[in-house]
Amino acid sequence: MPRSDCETVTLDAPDQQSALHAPAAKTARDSDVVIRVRDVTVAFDGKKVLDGLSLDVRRGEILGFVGPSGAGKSVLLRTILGLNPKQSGTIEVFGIDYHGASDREKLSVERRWGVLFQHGALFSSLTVRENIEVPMKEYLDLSPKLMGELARLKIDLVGLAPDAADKYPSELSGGMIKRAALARALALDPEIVFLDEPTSGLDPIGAADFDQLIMTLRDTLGLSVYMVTHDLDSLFQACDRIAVLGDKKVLVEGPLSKMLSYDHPWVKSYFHGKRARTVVLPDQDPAPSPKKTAGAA
Ligand SMILES: Nc1ncnc2c1ncn2[C@@H]1O[C@H](COP(=O)(O)OP(=O)(O)OP(=O)(O)O)[C@@H](O)[C@H]1O
Repeated sequence: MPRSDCETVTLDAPDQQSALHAPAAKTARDSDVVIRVRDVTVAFDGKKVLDGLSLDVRRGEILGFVGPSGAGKSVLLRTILGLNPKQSGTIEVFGIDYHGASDREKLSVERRWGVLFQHGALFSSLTVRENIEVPMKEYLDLSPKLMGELARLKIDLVGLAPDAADKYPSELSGGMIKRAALARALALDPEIVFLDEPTSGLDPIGAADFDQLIMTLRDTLGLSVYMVTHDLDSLFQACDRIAVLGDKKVLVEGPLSKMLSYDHPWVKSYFHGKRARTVVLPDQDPAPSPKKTAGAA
């Protein structure tokens, strides 16, 4: 059940409110843009899923990417990662046209990003530590001892207990699997992480904890985060900006305040619907209810 369906959330920390409801940020400078997607069209068997889509992901921000089911959110993510071909348009990652890049350039880009796929996608026959070491073995030339030490640091960074290192995915809870998968995504100290529905399947507290972890990583590591999500609480609490996919392109992108005033049927029903109304907005009278702070246990 989505968190918004089962609890009321108050956003009453001043810093949260100002981050979420600040006027649209100034146009990003080139050096602030980590991912630049321009006029991208992707089709399968002649049927367009994305048509002339443009989007920026800025350094140090958590961008929430939303849209109706089947709209093409995963297709865009996979296309940015070079896992889907595109028919036209350009995608620059760290200023490099990844699709047109040489193998060497691709390798240099891949070392600077981390990916958490929807269901964690851990190797079931490997322990958590061994899973985290997979990208290290692929991209770095380190001794087994150093890789083990780095893996344990990542395990600590994502809030898993040290004994998780030697556990297999089948021995972990859903929340632990997400954290282990995040630890693997962080294995190479990336500048950006791509998260595909990171809180899906988590209980409300586990999901709030995960959001808090992502915010902490943004603040402490300066990480940029591209998060595909259906989770309204993540959008309201964790995201600096939101982009909405619809009609095969980005309909609107900006802070939450922009989403709330945007006149499009899906955007209106999503951000003003019954589920959204259970997330109390600062300009509404909060109903007397238990307060929730992200990360509270
Ligand atoms: N490799 C593929 N070949 C053919 N069609 C595909 C392929 N990948 C995706 N599609 C189609 O593209 C469309 C968008 O799918 P996508 O998974 O990106 O949606 P989504 O917005 O992520 O949906 P959800 O929120 O339900 O996960 C769907 O109609 C899907 O069937």
